[in-house]
Amino acid sequence: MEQQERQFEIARLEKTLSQVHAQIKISEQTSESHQSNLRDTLQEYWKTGSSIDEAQIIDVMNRQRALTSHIHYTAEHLRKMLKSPYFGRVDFIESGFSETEKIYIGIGSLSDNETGEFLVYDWRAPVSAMFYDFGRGQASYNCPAGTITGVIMLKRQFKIVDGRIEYMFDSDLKIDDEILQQLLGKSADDKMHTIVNSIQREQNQIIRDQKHKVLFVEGPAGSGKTSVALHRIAFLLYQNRESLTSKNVLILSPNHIFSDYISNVLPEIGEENVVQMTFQDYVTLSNANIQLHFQSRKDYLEEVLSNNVSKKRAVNISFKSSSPFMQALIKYLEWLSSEWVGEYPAIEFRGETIFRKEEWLHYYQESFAMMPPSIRLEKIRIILQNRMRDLVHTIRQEKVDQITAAGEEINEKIIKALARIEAREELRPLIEQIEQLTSFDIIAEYKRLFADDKLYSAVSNTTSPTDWQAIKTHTVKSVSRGILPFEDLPPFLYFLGVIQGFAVNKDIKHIVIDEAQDYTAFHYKILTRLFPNCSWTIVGDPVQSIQPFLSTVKFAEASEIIDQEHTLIFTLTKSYRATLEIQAFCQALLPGIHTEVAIRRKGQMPTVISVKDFEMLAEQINQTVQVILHAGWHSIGIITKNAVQATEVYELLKSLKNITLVTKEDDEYYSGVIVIPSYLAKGLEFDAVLVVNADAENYRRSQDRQILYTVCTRALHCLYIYYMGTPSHFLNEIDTKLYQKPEWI
Ligand SMILES: Nc1ncnc2c1ncn2[C@@H]1O[C@H](COP(=O)(O)OP(=O)(O)OP(=O)(O)O)[C@@H](O)[C@H]1O
Repeated sequence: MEQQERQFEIARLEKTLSQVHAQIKISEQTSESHQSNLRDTLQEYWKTGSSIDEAQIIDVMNRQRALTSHIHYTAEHLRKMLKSPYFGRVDFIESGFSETEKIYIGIGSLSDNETGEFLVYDWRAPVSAMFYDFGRGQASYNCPAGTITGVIMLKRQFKIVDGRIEYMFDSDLKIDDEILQQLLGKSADDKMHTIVNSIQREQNQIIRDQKHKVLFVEGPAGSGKTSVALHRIAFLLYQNRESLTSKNVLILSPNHIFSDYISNVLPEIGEENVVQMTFQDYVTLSNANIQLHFQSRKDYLEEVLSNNVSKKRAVNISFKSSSPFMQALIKYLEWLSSEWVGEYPAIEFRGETIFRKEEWLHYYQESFAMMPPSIRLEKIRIILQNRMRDLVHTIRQEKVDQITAAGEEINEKIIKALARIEAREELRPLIEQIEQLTSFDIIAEYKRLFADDKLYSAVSNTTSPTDWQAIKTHTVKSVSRGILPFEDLPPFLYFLGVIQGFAVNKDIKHIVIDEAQDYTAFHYKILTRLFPNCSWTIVGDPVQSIQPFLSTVKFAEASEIIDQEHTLIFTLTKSYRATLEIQAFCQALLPGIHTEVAIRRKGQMPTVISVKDFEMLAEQINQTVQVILHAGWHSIGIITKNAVQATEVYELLKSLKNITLVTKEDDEYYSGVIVIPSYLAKGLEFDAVLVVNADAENYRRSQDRQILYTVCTRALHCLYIYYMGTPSHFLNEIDTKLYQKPEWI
């Protein structure tokens, strides 16, 4: 780059930074002046007492608080800009104009306080889209006024660190490989970071899509699905700032470790973090009012990821998450919601009808039809109780008269008490009948679907599945013992929600689901009921489903549940995370599925190591960890299939300094050297991954292939795989040119 250009950019940066400084100063002064005003108001309040009314002072303080937080936010943002005010420049000539506009793009916008000149455009501004979508030449962007076309004369990228240009270069077609090489070659020693200065064109399309209410993003491991979903949140918050705040956005994460891992991204781009929860949190909340022990996700995963899952259990998991079962349960619910009281008797007492048979249907199917069934029954109970009020009164009086007439008691208070007891006794069968008819025993009714063969065949269109007997006994036995198997949770919670009503949250306006490949149709059914006012971003990779036997739902089917008409299914094709060598190895684990490499980043070959016993395994891992740390990498994931194995391996490696065992879903995210089971490692990434126990027994079933693929794809720079005895046949299938073996093998 010519010296003159360099000088120009240095001067431009100085101009921008001096404006940032000036604005920080103004914001500090404003903050001080506001605080001093508030102090004065408070002092006056204390002095004069009653002359200012209390409501007024609270109002002033609230406004002051909002203002201070706004000023604080602006100052924070400006301080970030002081370090790196922009990362890109696009010179654009709009069609029909001759002037070239220099558009600088950064994490926030900045304009000159005096002249109003736009010094930096927020990366989310319409005009900034060109930076991600085009190289030099014809270009266009969409804005509220329509599509603006023109020509990009220059596209420049900067790395500005602590207010100094570290490097800059002009690029032609896409965000240059150099930047990506630099970014991806780094150590992942911290949590996930923003990719705002290197968003790729295909990713940008997803981030900025506003046409579709439901956006599904499918893509291979490392294709940036999580990154894109988070940047999309930032984009939507910016575009819809009048109607959308961080409180209106919810991320459904697979677990709390993952939530913690991604928690840096939004603040880095200057946005507040949004609400995060896991489906398990919803399960825990729901369990509070149900007399059943819900099996924990951890216990379930430990069982299915062990090497001895019973056939019964496998069949149950597969059936309970399947579409035929969902259809049957829906039919059963329809029947309960309409016909439930169809056979109910009239309620009679002493030969008189209190509640006619037709009235059950009238209230249940018509008057209260908009309410969930169990609420309808409660309403009917209130009607019955009201009707009984006069009856109770009459019977009590009758009893008082009888006792008085018998002449055995003369104390009025005692007569009334005796009359109440006698009346209650006479009314007991009636009260019990009403109680029983107007209560809904959720657990019993759910169990009935499995206990009653006739019922199941009536509600299912197909004949019972081949393994019906196994499914039936497993469910009835578990529920009778007071335990709800994990695979029954989504259908049961849907059942519960329809019968009792869902805890609808209308404040959530956008929901992001990550790792969506583990969701079943029931999950979507529940979520659409809980969050009815939502647009959706749903990201996942079907081949990274690590739950064996589960009938997960394809995105196309999920879209039918949410809103098929307004859905777009977008497929990312390139992967960014791993080196060429790791990528090729992982690809070989899944023959038939092709992933493009976004960037040709070279590294070391994956290493497959045979160890003869646990002692040797510990020794080998110890050595490898030292080599990796010595090479300058910081984050090392020692990944096992399940938590039992993780604990065993951790015990072997305890002597290693600073090693952490992570086995709980609500653990924090730890960088450094960690031992972690597969289901907690998914979604995360490490400089180096050490896969332990990749032997023939541990990775044997067809579903284990995906687990092995998922854990191997967590690696950015180095991958080591250990096995004892015979290697998994998935490893045997891989071309030996794609990995190395240590010399002693
Ligand atoms: N445009 C990009 N520029 C720089 N880095 C990127 C880009 N896109 C993705 N990455 C990086 O690639 C890695 C993988 O991204 P991310 O975790 O978002 O992918 P993913 O598709 O969700 O992965 P997985 O499905 O394997 O969990 C991250 O380190 C991310 O920062």
